[in-house]
Parts: sequence; structure tokens; C-alpha cells
Amino acid sequence: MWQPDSLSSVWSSPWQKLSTFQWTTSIGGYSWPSLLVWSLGVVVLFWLVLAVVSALQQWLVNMYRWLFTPCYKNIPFAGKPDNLSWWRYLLYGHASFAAMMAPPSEIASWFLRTRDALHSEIFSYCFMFLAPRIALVSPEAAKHVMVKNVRNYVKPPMVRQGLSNLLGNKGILLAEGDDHARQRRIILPAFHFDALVHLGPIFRTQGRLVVERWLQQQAAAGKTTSVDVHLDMTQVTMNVIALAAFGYDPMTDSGQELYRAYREIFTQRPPSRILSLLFSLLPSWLLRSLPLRLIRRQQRNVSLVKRKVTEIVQKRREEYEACAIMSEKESTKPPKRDLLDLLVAARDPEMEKKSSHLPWLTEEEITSQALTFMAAGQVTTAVLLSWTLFELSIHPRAQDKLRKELETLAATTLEENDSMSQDARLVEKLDKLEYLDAVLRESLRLHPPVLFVTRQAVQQDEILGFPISPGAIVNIPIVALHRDPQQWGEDADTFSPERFIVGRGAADAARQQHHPMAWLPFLYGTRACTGQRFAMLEAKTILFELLTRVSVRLQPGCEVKGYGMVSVPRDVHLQVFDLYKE
Ligand code: HEM
Repeated sequence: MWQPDSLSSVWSSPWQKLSTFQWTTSIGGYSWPSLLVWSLGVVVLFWLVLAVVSALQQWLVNMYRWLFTPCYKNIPFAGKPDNLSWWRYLLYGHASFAAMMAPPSEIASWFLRTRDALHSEIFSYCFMFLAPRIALVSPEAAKHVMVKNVRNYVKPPMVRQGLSNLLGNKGILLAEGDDHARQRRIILPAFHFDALVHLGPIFRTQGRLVVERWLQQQAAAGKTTSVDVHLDMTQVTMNVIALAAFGYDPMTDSGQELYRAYREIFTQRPPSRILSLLFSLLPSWLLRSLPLRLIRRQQRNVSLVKRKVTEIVQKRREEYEACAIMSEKESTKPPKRDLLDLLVAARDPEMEKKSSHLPWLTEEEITSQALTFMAAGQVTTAVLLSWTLFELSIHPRAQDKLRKELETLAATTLEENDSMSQDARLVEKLDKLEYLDAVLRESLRLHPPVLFVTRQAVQQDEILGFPISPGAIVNIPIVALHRDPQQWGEDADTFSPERFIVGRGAADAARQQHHPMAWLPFLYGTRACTGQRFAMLEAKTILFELLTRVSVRLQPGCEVKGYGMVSVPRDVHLQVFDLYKE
């Protein structure tokens, strides 16, 4: 039995004789609590030493590059900002202004101001722990990395590490070179427009469910209520991706479990924001070994999502194989209900000709793709919808104009035919609406869900006359290019969908003269987003369902901020008004 005369006994050294305390249970004269505390101390110390050594090693590698690679030396340097103390500078570098730690509009303004001050579209700056980066604040430089010499620029270890914890290493997002080209060839047909319009019923039903919930909420309250728009858009895009990507019903119990786990992983509020930063800075095995509740929960969620998705893929593959055997006998084709059916059935046409390898994706690759679609396609589209509704809520004229366009389409009778349902026909028509398209493009310009693209050079290269050494890390600040007055005119910070409508007078023509790569929410070239069409069709259909039923206004006093890697809008509360009751 333990008789604590004083708690300090627990902290005393085991090498110190315990003359003043009586312990009836001990080993070699040392008490159990004392031994326990010391062992814990040793484990914590060991972990800290590992973390410091690992961070130091990364820092030294970066400093080595910084000091000895001519590439960084010959590029204008942003310098230490006057308003940043030395210790903050050593710790965060310019990341306080130039990374997800600041609101997106401030990030954009820092890149543009620094470019103008240095008179150079390419300049170097420091990321955290003084890790050097090269900013490419120029559409031509971005074009070089994305199109002209795309194979020379790969995802750096820091980006891979953060993503692979959730996605595994086999998906298209993390593949490089020939492996990436092969996966892209196989996957792209699943995102063909003809395949996507058939997802129309899913997009429409989910849009209607949200608006009905809003109206019920309002009816129950008996007065104007407000909704947290990002929360609802997260739910709707999660449902869409679960149903459209792998026919998984999010309304079932196990669907809800998946939804909750998934939402927690992607909730970018502190401290999980710090956690995702740590996951990209320190080796994940080191972080996973930490006995922190937050990390344990994060890992539990990641394992749950992976397990569920793997189960779905295995089941579908078995179904497909059984169906393929049947179809040989009965000349019917296996079903193509969602993206997963298309992935399971997809073949690589080039490999099939050579037949040297399996021409289809492996089970592990399909699982990784499915996880990638969820990660790459859900949060981004939720962010797009939330910011669009926010902009429309503070620009009533744009909202009315859009509603007129949508109502005209709603009043049109759409004939169903053998190959297309009415919903599919509607989605096809929605895709051609000029103003709807312009609204979404403008929203993506001001609030790109992906703020930056970071790449690492493999071989020596040159961008706009500046030498780029192997290992150099370049950063395309999409958010800055999208708000550059040189590209978009003096009203670059203003929401104006008209700038995307071609051929409306001389003034508009001048505003429309931007470099094609000055707008790159989905990137360009062979690494461009494969889900671009999916996202746009989904957003268009959901906006159609919402805005033909309700109008939205920003709740008075609401202070909206964007934060995090995917510029998640925080605290966007909208008042919703039933159009048929006003
Ligand atoms: C508004 C919505 C979306 C935006 C802004 C967006 C943006 C992007 C960006 C910027 C990339 C390039 C990332 C990089 O290489 O560093 C990307 C890649 C990708 N996105 Fe999207 N995305 C959106 C929606 C979707 C959807 C709905 C899906 C799938 C259902 C999807 C699937 C993918 C895939 C598979 C890649 C990897 C492409 C490759 O590396 O070849 N995305 N996306």
C-alpha cells in the first residue's frame, strides 16, 4: 500500500534513497509510482530527441540547399519582414503571411506586394524553419511548371507525407511519371461528360434534400432562421461523393459512421490544423507514436475510412467479376451506376494492346482512387458552393440575375428519351447556362479551394531566365494569380461574374484580357483536376435546386473568414427566405 507523505516523493530520483517514505511494494528499493514516472519521462525524452533530430535534419537539408545551391542565391529574396520578430521569423519564416496561417486575401496581397517591391515575378522566401521556397507569381512561370516541363516537377516529400497518411501511396494524386500517365489514361473516361450527366438524379435529390431541410427548419422556428452554410454544403457534397463515387448510402448507420469519421479528418479547426501541419513536417510514424488523444482519434478515423472503402471496393470487384462471367453467357453488360463501377471495369487501352501487364487498376489502386475522390472531391466542392452562396448573399443583383436564368430553364419542358432521364437532360442544359457558369468561375477566382501548388524540381531547369536546381521547391500561389490587378484589372478584388462573359463591350473586353493561366483553380495540363467537370456539374445542379426555391442573405453581423489549406469559409451564416412565401 502506498502512503504518500508528500507528492514530491513521486518525482524524486530512484537513485536517491527513499529514507523518508514507506513503500510496502517496491523493486530494488524503488517505489512503483517513482519507477513509472521515470519510465514515462524516459519515453517522452526519447520521443522529443527523435522529433528534434528529425526536424534538425530537415532544417539542415534545407539550409544546405539555401546556402549552397546557386538557384536560391540568384533569385531575389523577400528578406525578413520588419514587423516580424527574429524568433518568429526563424520559426515561421514568411509562412505567417504566405501560408495557410493567414486569411487567403492577405496571402494573395503579400505575394503581389513582394513581387512588385522586388520587381520580379520569381522570388525566393522562407517557409517554416527557414525552409526555402521559390514563388512563381506569373502565369507564364506557372505554365512552365504545369505544361512545358511538367515531368520535371513532382510533389515534394512534405506534401506526399501529409496526403499519403490518408490516401495510401497508390492513387493518381501521388503517382508520378509513367505510373501517373497510366492511371490517368484509365481513370479519365469515368469523368467523361456523357458518363457524368447520368449522375444528375444524385445531384438533384441531394440538392432538394438540403433545401427541404432549410424550409422545414424555418417552418418549425416560425420566423427567419439562419443556416451555417458550410456545414450543410459539407453534408451535401459528402452524400454526393459517397453515392456517386461508390453507391454508398450515407443515410444508413454505417454511412453516418463514415461521414462522421471523414468530417473529423477534414475539419481544419485548430488543433487539427496544427496536426495536419505536423503530419507534413515530421515523419508520420513519429507522430503516430505520440500518446495524444487527438492523434489517436485522427488515426482511428483514418483507419475506419480506409477499412470501409476497402470493403466496398472488394465487394464491387467480386460483383463485377461474377457479372462479367454472366455477361459472357447472356451478352449483357456489367452495370455502370457510379464512378466505382467505371473504375472496376476500366482498362488501359495501350497496355491491352501490348498485353504485357494487367491492363486494369489493381484493387489497392482502386481503393486509393476512391479515397482520393473523397479527399480531393468533397471538401473542395463544398468550399466552392459555400463561397458562391456567400457571394450571392451579399450581391442580390447577381443572385436575381442568376435566378432568372435558372427559372427560365425550370419552365422549359425537357423530353426524356431512351438514353437520358429528365434529370440527365436538365444537367446537360444547366452546363450550357452562361451566367451560372460565370458565377461559379468568378467564385473560384476569388476563393480558389486550393490556394497553392507546391512542386520540387527533379533536374536542372530554367524558368523565365532563372536557374532552378534539382531539389528546389517552387510554389505557384494560385490565390495571388487570381487577384492580380495586372491580369484582372483594378477591380480584381470585386465579385463580378460579367468578366467571364465574352463579348460585352470594349470595357468588358479589356477586363477579360487575362492570361489563360491566370485562372487555375483546377490547374492545367496533365496534372489538372480530373474531377473538374464533376465538380462544376454538381455545383450547378445544387445551385439550381436551391435558388429556384429560396433566396439567401448574409446574416447581419456575420464576420466571415477563410482559413486552412482549402480556404474553408468559417462562420458563414445565411438567412434563407422561401420564394413562394415572400
Ligand atoms: C471545386 C472543386 C475542385 C477543385 C477546386 C479541385 C482542384 C484540384 C487541384 C488544384 C488539383 C491538383 C492538385 C495537385 O496536383 O497538386 C486536383 C487534382 C485532382 N482532383 Fe480535383 N478539385 C475539385 C474537385 C474534384 C472532384 C469532385 C474530384 C473527383 C470526384 C476531384 C478529383 C481529383 C483528382 C483525382 C486529382 C488528381 C489528378 C492528377 O494528379 O492527375 N477533384 N484537383
